[in-house]
Amino acid sequence: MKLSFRNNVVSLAAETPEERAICALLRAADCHIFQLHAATDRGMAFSEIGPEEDARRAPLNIVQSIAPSFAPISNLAHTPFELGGQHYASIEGFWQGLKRLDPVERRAMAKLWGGEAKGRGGSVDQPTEFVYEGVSITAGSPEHWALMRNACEAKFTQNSEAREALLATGERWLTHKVRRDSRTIPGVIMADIWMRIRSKIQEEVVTLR
Ligand SMILES: Nc1nc(O)c(N)c(N[C@@H]2O[C@H](COP(=O)(O)O)[C@@H](O)[C@H]2O)n1
Repeated sequence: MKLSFRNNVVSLAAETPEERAICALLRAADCHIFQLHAATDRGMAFSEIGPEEDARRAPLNIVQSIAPSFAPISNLAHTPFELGGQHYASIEGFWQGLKRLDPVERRAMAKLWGGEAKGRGGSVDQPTEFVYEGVSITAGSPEHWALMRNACEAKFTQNSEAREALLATGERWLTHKVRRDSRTIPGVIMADIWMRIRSKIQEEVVTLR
Protein backbone atom coordinates (compact mmCIF):
# COMPACT_ATOMS: atom_id res chain seq x y z
CA MET A 1 0.00 0.00 0.00
CA LYS A 2 1.44 3.39 -0.98
CA LEU A 3 0.64 6.22 1.41
CA SER A 4 0.97 9.96 0.80
CA PHE A 5 -0.25 13.20 2.40
CA ARG A 6 -0.42 16.27 0.17
CA ASN A 7 -2.64 19.35 0.20
CA ASN A 8 -4.56 17.99 3.22
CA VAL A 9 -5.45 14.79 1.32
CA VAL A 10 -4.44 11.36 2.62
CA SER A 11 -4.01 9.03 -0.37
CA LEU A 12 -3.68 5.28 -0.24
CA ALA A 13 -2.94 3.26 -3.38
CA ALA A 14 -3.61 -0.47 -3.43
CA GLU A 15 -0.71 -2.62 -4.65
CA THR A 16 -1.66 -6.21 -3.86
CA PRO A 17 -4.79 -8.19 -4.86
CA GLU A 18 -5.90 -8.18 -1.19
CA GLU A 19 -5.61 -4.41 -0.99
CA ARG A 20 -7.51 -4.03 -4.27
CA ALA A 21 -10.29 -6.23 -2.83
CA ILE A 22 -10.53 -3.91 0.20
CA CYS A 23 -10.70 -0.88 -2.14
CA ALA A 24 -13.51 -2.57 -4.08
CA LEU A 25 -15.45 -3.09 -0.82
CA LEU A 26 -14.93 0.54 0.18
CA ARG A 27 -16.53 1.76 -3.04
CA ALA A 28 -19.85 1.30 -1.24
CA ALA A 29 -18.72 4.02 1.16
CA ASP A 30 -17.67 6.46 -1.58
CA CYS A 31 -18.06 10.05 -0.26
CA HIS A 32 -18.80 8.85 3.30
CA ILE A 33 -17.15 10.62 6.23
CA PHE A 34 -14.43 8.67 8.09
CA GLN A 35 -12.71 9.67 11.34
CA LEU A 36 -8.92 9.48 11.36
CA HIS A 37 -7.18 7.77 14.29
CA ALA A 38 -3.45 8.53 14.10
CA ALA A 39 -2.12 8.31 17.64
CA THR A 40 1.31 6.91 16.63
CA ASP A 41 3.72 7.22 13.69
CA ARG A 42 3.44 3.47 12.94
CA GLY A 43 0.13 3.48 11.15
CA MET A 44 -3.41 4.84 11.20
CA ALA A 45 -7.02 3.77 11.12
CA PHE A 46 -10.19 5.35 9.73
CA SER A 47 -13.57 4.61 11.32
CA GLU A 48 -16.70 5.22 9.29
CA ILE A 49 -19.07 7.95 10.52
CA GLY A 50 -21.54 7.66 7.64
CA PRO A 51 -22.86 9.39 4.53
CA GLU A 52 -21.75 13.02 4.38
CA GLU A 53 -25.19 14.62 4.86
CA ASP A 54 -26.00 12.48 7.93
CA ALA A 55 -22.51 12.79 9.38
CA ARG A 56 -22.53 16.54 9.22
CA ARG A 57 -26.00 16.58 10.83
CA ALA A 58 -26.76 19.82 9.08
CA PRO A 59 -30.30 21.01 9.76
CA LEU A 60 -32.67 20.59 6.84
CA ASN A 61 -34.76 23.62 5.97
CA ILE A 62 -38.08 22.29 4.68
CA VAL A 63 -39.31 24.60 1.95
CA GLN A 64 -40.77 23.98 -1.47
CA SER A 65 -37.39 24.44 -3.16
CA ILE A 66 -35.59 21.76 -1.10
CA ALA A 67 -33.92 18.76 -2.86
CA PRO A 68 -36.56 16.66 -4.68
CA SER A 69 -36.15 13.70 -2.30
CA PHE A 70 -37.39 15.85 0.62
CA ALA A 71 -39.84 18.03 -1.32
CA PRO A 72 -42.95 15.96 -0.41
CA ILE A 73 -42.51 17.09 3.21
CA SER A 74 -43.21 20.72 2.23
CA ASN A 75 -46.67 22.02 2.97
CA LEU A 76 -46.87 23.21 -0.61
CA ALA A 77 -46.23 19.77 -2.14
CA HIS A 78 -49.02 17.90 -3.92
CA THR A 79 -49.64 15.21 -1.30
CA PRO A 80 -53.35 14.28 -1.35
CA PHE A 81 -54.94 13.23 1.95
CA GLU A 82 -58.32 13.16 3.67
CA LEU A 83 -59.32 14.78 6.94
CA GLY A 84 -62.78 14.85 8.51
CA GLY A 85 -64.25 13.24 5.39
CA GLN A 86 -62.84 15.97 3.12
CA HIS A 87 -60.23 15.59 0.42
CA TYR A 88 -57.21 17.93 0.28
CA ALA A 89 -54.57 18.21 -2.45
CA SER A 90 -51.97 19.68 -0.09
CA ILE A 91 -51.45 20.97 3.45
CA GLU A 92 -51.26 24.46 2.00
CA GLY A 93 -54.71 24.03 0.44
CA PHE A 94 -56.02 22.96 3.86
CA TRP A 95 -54.28 25.76 5.76
CA GLN A 96 -55.10 28.58 3.38
CA GLY A 97 -58.70 27.34 3.18
CA LEU A 98 -59.09 28.12 6.90
CA LYS A 99 -58.89 31.80 5.95
CA ARG A 100 -62.10 31.44 3.92
CA LEU A 101 -65.29 31.56 5.92
CA ASP A 102 -67.48 30.62 2.94
CA PRO A 103 -67.56 26.77 2.76
CA VAL A 104 -67.58 26.79 -1.06
CA GLU A 105 -64.44 28.93 -1.15
CA ARG A 106 -62.82 26.74 1.51
CA ARG A 107 -63.50 23.64 -0.60
CA ALA A 108 -62.05 25.39 -3.67
CA MET A 109 -58.82 26.11 -1.75
CA ALA A 110 -58.64 22.44 -0.72
CA LYS A 111 -58.04 21.46 -4.36
CA LEU A 112 -54.88 23.61 -4.65
CA TRP A 113 -51.19 23.05 -3.99
CA GLY A 114 -47.86 24.76 -4.64
CA GLY A 115 -47.54 28.44 -5.37
CA GLU A 116 -51.18 28.66 -6.35
CA ALA A 117 -52.37 27.55 -2.91
CA LYS A 118 -49.91 29.83 -1.14
CA GLY A 119 -50.58 32.78 -3.45
CA ARG A 120 -54.38 32.57 -3.42
CA GLY A 121 -54.35 32.06 0.35
CA GLY A 122 -51.97 34.97 0.88
CA SER A 123 -54.34 37.29 -0.92
CA VAL A 124 -56.71 37.28 2.07
CA ASP A 125 -56.01 37.87 5.75
CA GLN A 126 -56.66 35.17 8.29
CA PRO A 127 -59.80 36.19 10.21
CA THR A 128 -59.11 36.54 13.94
CA GLU A 129 -61.81 33.94 14.65
CA PHE A 130 -63.03 31.19 12.32
CA VAL A 131 -65.10 28.04 12.54
CA TYR A 132 -63.78 24.59 11.71
CA GLU A 133 -66.09 21.56 12.07
CA GLY A 134 -68.46 23.61 14.23
CA VAL A 135 -65.75 24.78 16.64
CA SER A 136 -64.71 28.41 16.92
CA ILE A 137 -60.91 28.80 16.69
CA THR A 138 -58.71 31.83 17.39
CA ALA A 139 -56.14 32.46 14.66
CA GLY A 140 -52.56 31.70 15.71
CA SER A 141 -53.69 29.88 18.88
CA PRO A 142 -52.54 26.41 19.97
CA GLU A 143 -55.95 25.16 18.73
CA HIS A 144 -55.14 26.56 15.28
CA TRP A 145 -51.73 24.82 15.39
CA ALA A 146 -53.48 21.61 16.44
CA LEU A 147 -55.44 21.73 13.17
CA MET A 148 -52.14 21.94 11.28
CA ARG A 149 -50.80 19.00 13.30
CA ASN A 150 -53.93 16.91 12.59
CA ALA A 151 -53.71 17.68 8.88
CA CYS A 152 -49.98 16.84 8.77
CA GLU A 153 -50.62 13.58 10.66
CA ALA A 154 -53.27 12.68 8.09
CA LYS A 155 -50.90 13.58 5.23
CA PHE A 156 -47.92 11.56 6.53
CA THR A 157 -50.11 8.60 7.51
CA GLN A 158 -51.95 8.40 4.21
CA ASN A 159 -49.36 9.56 1.71
CA SER A 160 -46.51 7.05 1.42
CA GLU A 161 -44.31 9.35 -0.66
CA ALA A 162 -44.49 12.05 2.01
CA ARG A 163 -43.92 9.52 4.82
CA GLU A 164 -40.83 8.04 3.13
CA ALA A 165 -39.43 11.54 2.53
CA LEU A 166 -39.93 12.42 6.21
CA LEU A 167 -38.31 9.17 7.38
CA ALA A 168 -35.39 9.80 5.02
CA THR A 169 -34.48 12.87 7.10
CA GLY A 170 -33.33 10.44 9.82
CA GLU A 171 -32.38 12.29 12.97
CA ARG A 172 -31.60 15.60 11.31
CA TRP A 173 -32.95 18.78 12.85
CA LEU A 174 -35.71 20.24 10.68
CA THR A 175 -36.34 23.95 10.29
CA HIS A 176 -38.87 26.02 8.38
CA LYS A 177 -37.20 29.32 7.63
CA VAL A 178 -38.92 31.34 4.94
CA ARG A 179 -38.50 34.94 3.80
CA ARG A 180 -41.36 36.19 5.99
CA ASP A 181 -42.31 34.03 8.97
CA SER A 182 -46.02 33.26 9.33
CA ARG A 183 -47.84 35.09 12.10
CA THR A 184 -50.26 32.19 12.57
CA ILE A 185 -47.97 29.16 12.17
CA PRO A 186 -44.39 30.31 12.93
CA GLY A 187 -41.59 28.26 11.36
CA VAL A 188 -40.45 26.84 14.72
CA ILE A 189 -43.95 25.48 15.39
CA MET A 190 -44.14 24.00 11.89
CA ALA A 191 -40.74 22.31 12.20
CA ASP A 192 -41.70 20.95 15.63
CA ILE A 193 -44.85 19.41 14.13
CA TRP A 194 -42.79 17.60 11.46
CA MET A 195 -40.21 16.33 13.96
CA ARG A 196 -42.88 15.07 16.40
CA ILE A 197 -44.71 13.24 13.60
CA ARG A 198 -41.38 11.81 12.41
CA SER A 199 -40.63 10.44 15.90
CA LYS A 200 -44.07 8.87 16.07
CA ILE A 201 -43.69 7.19 12.66
CA GLN A 202 -40.15 6.03 13.54
CA GLU A 203 -41.50 4.41 16.73
CA GLU A 204 -44.27 2.71 14.74
CA VAL A 205 -41.72 1.37 12.24
CA VAL A 206 -39.63 -0.08 15.10
CA THR A 207 -42.72 -1.70 16.73
CA LEU A 208 -43.72 -3.32 13.43
CA ARG A 209 -40.29 -5.00 13.02
N1 LIG B 1 -42.21 30.82 0.96
C1 LIG B 1 -42.70 29.67 1.46
N2 LIG B 1 -42.19 28.53 0.97
C2 LIG B 1 -42.61 27.39 1.46
O1 LIG B 1 -42.10 26.25 1.00
C3 LIG B 1 -43.59 27.38 2.47
N3 LIG B 1 -44.06 26.18 2.95
C4 LIG B 1 -44.09 28.61 2.96
N4 LIG B 1 -44.97 28.77 3.97
C5 LIG B 1 -46.20 28.13 4.29
O2 LIG B 1 -47.26 29.09 4.32
C6 LIG B 1 -48.18 28.73 5.34
C7 LIG B 1 -48.39 29.85 6.29
O3 LIG B 1 -48.93 30.89 5.56
P1 LIG B 1 -49.72 32.10 6.24
O4 LIG B 1 -48.76 32.81 7.12
O5 LIG B 1 -50.85 31.50 7.02
O6 LIG B 1 -50.18 32.91 5.07
C8 LIG B 1 -47.64 27.50 6.02
O7 LIG B 1 -48.23 26.35 5.46
C9 LIG B 1 -46.18 27.56 5.67
O8 LIG B 1 -45.61 26.29 5.64
N5 LIG B 1 -43.60 29.73 2.44
